[in-house]
Amino acid sequence: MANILVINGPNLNMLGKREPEHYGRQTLGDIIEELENLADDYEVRLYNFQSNAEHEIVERIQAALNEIDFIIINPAAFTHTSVAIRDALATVKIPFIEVHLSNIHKREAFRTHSYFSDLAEGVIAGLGPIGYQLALAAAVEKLK
Ligand SMILES: O=C(O)[C@]1(O)C[C@H](CCCOc2ccccc2)[C@@H](O)[C@H](O)C1
Repeated sequence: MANILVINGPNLNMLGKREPEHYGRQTLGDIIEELENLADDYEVRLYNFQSNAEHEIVERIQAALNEIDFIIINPAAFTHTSVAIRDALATVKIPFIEVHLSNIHKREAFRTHSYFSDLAEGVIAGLGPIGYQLALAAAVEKLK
């Protein structure tokens, strides 16, 4: 059975509480619950990790080596800053899809650059929570 890890970066634990205009009204728990139900349907194991700390995300990615088959990651603000998380993903060589709730290319200029997109299997941005579900469907397809 395939193991898929979902990683969410800083402040995404605040989803549903602030900035609904950018990120909608679903909480991160709501999003993960929907993914877990989908994972059961796809017969894959889903692991969920959220942290506001860069080093914790780096260490979770390192720990995924030899355990995880695919990563779905919303790096949040680290999208635009973190060479450390980029390097961790490049080192473990686990395929991943980058997800953003908002369309980062329709927002402030600093959000248009990602340290991850060129390494990703694909990028989904601007579709809200369904972006995670689409990423899970794509991951399952790629693992067949
Ligand atoms: O659109 C996305 O998913 C982002 O990754 C979200 C990040 C922000 C996550 C913070 O989310 C919050 C949610 C509710 C309240 C405050 C922040 C942002 O820095 C990226 O540019 C795009």
